[in-house]
Amino acid sequence: MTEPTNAAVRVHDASLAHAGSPSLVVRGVSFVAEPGAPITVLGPTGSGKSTLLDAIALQTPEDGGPELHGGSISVLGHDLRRLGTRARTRLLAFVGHAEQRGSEHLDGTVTVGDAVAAPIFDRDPRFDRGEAGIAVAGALDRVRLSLGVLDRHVFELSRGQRQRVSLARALVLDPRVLVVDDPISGLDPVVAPAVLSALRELGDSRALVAAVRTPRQARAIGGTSIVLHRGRIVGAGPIDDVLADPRHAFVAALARTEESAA
Ligand SMILES: Nc1ncnc2c1ncn2[C@@H]1O[C@H](COP(=O)(O)OP(=O)(O)OP(=O)(O)O)[C@@H](O)[C@H]1O
Repeated sequence: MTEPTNAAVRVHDASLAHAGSPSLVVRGVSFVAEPGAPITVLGPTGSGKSTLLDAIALQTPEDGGPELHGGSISVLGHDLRRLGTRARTRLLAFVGHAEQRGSEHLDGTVTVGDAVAAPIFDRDPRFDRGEAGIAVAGALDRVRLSLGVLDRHVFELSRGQRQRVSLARALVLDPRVLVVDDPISGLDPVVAPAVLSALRELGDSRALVAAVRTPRQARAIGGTSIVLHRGRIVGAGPIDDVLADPRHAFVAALARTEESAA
């Protein structure tokens, strides 16, 4: 994989561990994500997908994120090792993060409109309400939620709708880097393909890194897949190339799952 130094997201030989834990959960991982060249991350449970995504989304050990133990990660040209608190706060405005089970972190007592707009007003409490409304409507449209939900309370929505609200919230600042963890968990089979195709579109204009559950989801988003096993890359490339030439037992198992589902 080519590694331009000014890539939107550049992960080079990165090793990560959780604060207070001696064991590395991501080991020597390298890839580049750019607008038009998304990365999907696959791997069994516990393989390090969320840990890797949390680091790219600028989470630090202070807010429960991982610690970089080796290699480097740079986001929009900023080396995370050298990122001070103020620079990190500024950079966060350009990085959207839809966390795994993000819907569970939403405040159920606020309206959908307020939940999605929160990142705008967190950044600038005096931001124009009308303009914020336009941004919120655009974000809801991208995740295929109707504007009819705007005034409903988050707790009134289905889990799948809440999942999309949390994705809309990650999109509302029109981030240049979008980090999405398990985007269609809890979504029904009618909505899930629409959200995946929305992600594919989003990945054309910004750097997208998405952890997904299946090769089918990776294919729907497109770009390059990396397969993690115990924190190491055991397959990398377009998903069908990876499955056609499995270099690891887990990749072979993934390929078999696909065949039996076909
Ligand atoms: N906050 C934490 N503190 C310590 N260890 C953690 C923490 N979060 C995750 N881990 C451990 O790190 C390893 C990787 O977890 P991670 O959540 O990154 O995997 P994952 O591939 O995203 O799994 P899943 O598919 O279940 O979401 C696991 O062994 C997990 O137990």
